[in-house]
Amino acid sequence: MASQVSGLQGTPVLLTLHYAYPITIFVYYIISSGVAICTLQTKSAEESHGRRRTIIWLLMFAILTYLAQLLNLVVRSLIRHEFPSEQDTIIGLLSCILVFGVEFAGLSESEKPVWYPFTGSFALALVFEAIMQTLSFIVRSPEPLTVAEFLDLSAAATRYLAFVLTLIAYLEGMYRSRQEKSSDAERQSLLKKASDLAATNAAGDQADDEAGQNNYGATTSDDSTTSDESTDDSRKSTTETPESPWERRQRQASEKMEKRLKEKGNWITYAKSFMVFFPYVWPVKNKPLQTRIFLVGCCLLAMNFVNVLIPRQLGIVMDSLGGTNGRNPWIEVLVFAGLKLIASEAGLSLLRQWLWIPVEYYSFDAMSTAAYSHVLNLSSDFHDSKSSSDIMMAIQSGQSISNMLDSICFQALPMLIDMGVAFVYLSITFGPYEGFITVATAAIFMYIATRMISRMRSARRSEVSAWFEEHYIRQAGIQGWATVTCFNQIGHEERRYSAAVKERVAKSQKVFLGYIFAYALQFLVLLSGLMAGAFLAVYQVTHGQATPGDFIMLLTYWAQLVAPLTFFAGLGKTISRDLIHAEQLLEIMQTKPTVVSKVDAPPLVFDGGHVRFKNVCFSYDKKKDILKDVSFTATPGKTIAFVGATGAGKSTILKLIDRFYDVTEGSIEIDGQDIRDVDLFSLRAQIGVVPQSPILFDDTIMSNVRYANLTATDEEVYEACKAASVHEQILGFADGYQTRVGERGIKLSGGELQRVAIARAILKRPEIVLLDEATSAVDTETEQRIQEALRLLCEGRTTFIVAHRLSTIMNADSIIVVTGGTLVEQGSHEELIRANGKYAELWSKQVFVKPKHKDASDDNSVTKGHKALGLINDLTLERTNSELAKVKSVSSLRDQSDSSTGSETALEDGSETEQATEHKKEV
Ligand SMILES: Nc1ncnc2c1ncn2[C@@H]1O[C@H](COP(=O)(O)OP(=O)(O)OP(=O)(O)O)[C@@H](O)[C@H]1O
Repeated sequence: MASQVSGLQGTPVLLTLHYAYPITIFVYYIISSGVAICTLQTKSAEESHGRRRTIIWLLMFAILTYLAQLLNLVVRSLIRHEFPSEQDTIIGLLSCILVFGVEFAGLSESEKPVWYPFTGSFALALVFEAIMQTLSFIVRSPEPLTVAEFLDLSAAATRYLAFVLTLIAYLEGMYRSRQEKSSDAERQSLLKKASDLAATNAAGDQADDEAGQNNYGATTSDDSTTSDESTDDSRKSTTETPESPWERRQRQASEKMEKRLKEKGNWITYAKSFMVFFPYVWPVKNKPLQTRIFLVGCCLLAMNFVNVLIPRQLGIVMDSLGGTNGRNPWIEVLVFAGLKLIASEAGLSLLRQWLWIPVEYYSFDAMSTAAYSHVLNLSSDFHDSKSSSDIMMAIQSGQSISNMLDSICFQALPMLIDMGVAFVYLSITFGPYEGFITVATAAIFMYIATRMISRMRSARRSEVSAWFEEHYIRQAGIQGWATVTCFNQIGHEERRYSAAVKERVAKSQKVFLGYIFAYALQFLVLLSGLMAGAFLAVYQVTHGQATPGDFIMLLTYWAQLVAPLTFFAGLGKTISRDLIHAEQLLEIMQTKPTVVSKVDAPPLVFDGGHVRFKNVCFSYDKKKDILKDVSFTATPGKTIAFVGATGAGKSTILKLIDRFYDVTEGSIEIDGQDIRDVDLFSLRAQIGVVPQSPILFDDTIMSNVRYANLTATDEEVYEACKAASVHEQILGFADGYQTRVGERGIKLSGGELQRVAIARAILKRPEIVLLDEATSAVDTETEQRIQEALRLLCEGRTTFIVAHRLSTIMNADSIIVVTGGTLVEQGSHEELIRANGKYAELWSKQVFVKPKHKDASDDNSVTKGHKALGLINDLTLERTNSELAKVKSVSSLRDQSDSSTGSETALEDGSETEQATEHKKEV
């Protein structure tokens, strides 16, 4: 941009070039940076360029040459005592300073920038400068150069040189780093010996570990998606302060987002994955709602229009009052009032919200219902692996998707239009200078505001951590009040809490002060812009180029621009926070249930309840086998009891019958139908489950029992409860069947809870019963009642019991002994005792150690044994004696065979024999 002082301003091509030059550079820079961000190149830029600093200095020098040209122009105008007439030149120079200033800031802030937005701009600058120089020489008069022209030309030439050097420095730096890389590679392959390699690997592993432990900053920062430098900031501070649970959650969510972003490769594909939510935010099949959305769009455009009209009308009112435009002030004020009304909360805003509310609620309704339903339909593996609070938080985060759309559609887009219109309108009314001042002020304001937000991040984070710390200390003190009081630590807790509050207050103050200063600085920038604009307007009004009304219009317009600017400054942060929240829901919505009915699967045709396990293998995590080649058959109406040590896989077998999980290998058949081939709901409709620790809803007993069959009458519920021997007890409660049971049934005793659960199962009238018998100790009478209830429930139904009571085990038609996921024995009690295998071993241990009538307090050692095996000896003394008699005969048989086979087995069973002998004596 040279020779502008040589009187060539009238050349239309040059005039256009003066404007086109900075605009082209700016558009190129914005688009190429956008592409770099969208395709994640900003994240993968791994090396810093060796000549970055040199390039920054050269760029600064280039900016100074624009400034020098500008000064040259101003000084020349001052000498001539006239207002500079080369408007296009001045605007061009100022715009170049602004555009390259933005690039300068970008380059200075990023250690590892993506280079092509910068180098491309420099190359474009060289092309523009060359064309403009050539053109200006062609059209200039052949007179000798004046001093001003000479200075101007020198500045332009020096800048040209600076841009050339910038590109050379860039290329040289690239070449050098390539050279270094290749020589590094050569050196490494030559120098590294096996021992060095081992050492390096170990060090690398350690470094990786450390990085893994401290990788918070790399992924957590809210703005990490847009600024490399900011991630460094957060990394630094993470090493200083321990992570709070809140931070951990945020970090994990953010890590997930980063991971998926990397997988997707760019922001566009990443954003596309959010299309799953489209049917919930856009009323696909609802025409009236779609019409409303269209009308909301019209309202927004109308609002943009009114936003221009209001300042303009105020200007007209002012001019009509001053008599400069010959209009009737009364009418103009009325028009102004009308426009204000339209723009107010009682006008377009009201209409827009009235139109929008049903759409918003549609979205809220559709999103929450879909998320909840999706979660309920997911399989056991998902629910087992997630904490319920995480799932609930994720469902709630559906709101952030609506928020994000709200921010973009109803705030960002209209504000962008407002700002564009402001720029054009002010440029037309007051000339390009005013337009430039508006744009420059907006750019500087945005830059400062985003920098401030990013700088405040670590202060805000430690404030939130302090909030949580305070909360935890308070909660621990109140929840553990009894412990605090017992240990006489009230003073200690008071001091701890007071210190936490002080810490939090100090941090809050720091953040608050930070905000106050940040706002002050932002408004100073705005004020400077306003002042510059106002001075220019005053100049034009005093020179008759504009009216006082125009001046008022300018002031009003400026006031209107403050809100959009502040909003835009925080937009990136808001959107990235909403994205992180939405990501949690997205992850859930993308999870597919692993156990589902096949398409058009027929319902289960029940025919007696013949259940068959065929070579079933199962693993929860595909790593550890839980069941190995399990095969057995259950005859209709019979009871199968599973016994075995804890963790053997008994409950897992029950879960497979109910299809909470699918077998990994083999199959399970009910009446000849593979349970994977029948409709899942028809399968579960035939199965009644009484879990070991039944969970009731925080509702009345009536509702809890009726949950098994929502259409059951009160009478049917009473019958079920009578069958479960709990009816009388329920009637004894203050509110009878309307008694609320508390969260998870906390207000009921263990025995009551279990019988209510049995009643619930009875009401379902299942064909197959799955029972995880409780091991919890209940009094003898309750236990008998439970047994009776269970007997009624299981009568005539194929029943599978994870048995813990000896009486249940012995009464079962068939007993299966499970050890380490395999079936080791199967048969009736008598058969298994006679077989004298694992079952006889397990059983005899129990029957010897704790006959039912015995006082539990006198044999603690025995109770330990119980827990390991999960069995309870609930036999009566007479039954114990008679069973012992059988065992005695088996033992004597075994003794005989032992003595004949040698001493090995005797040694193995030594402890058991000792124990048995002791108890035999006792009995
Ligand atoms: N949801 C799960 N995910 C992963 N592993 C599991 C899961 N549930 C159980 N396991 C593992 O499977 C194995 C068998 O568990 P299972 O509950 O079937 O044992 P069990 O014989 O019923 O024991 P207990 O009598 O103590 O209830 C155990 O090692 C357990 O840790």
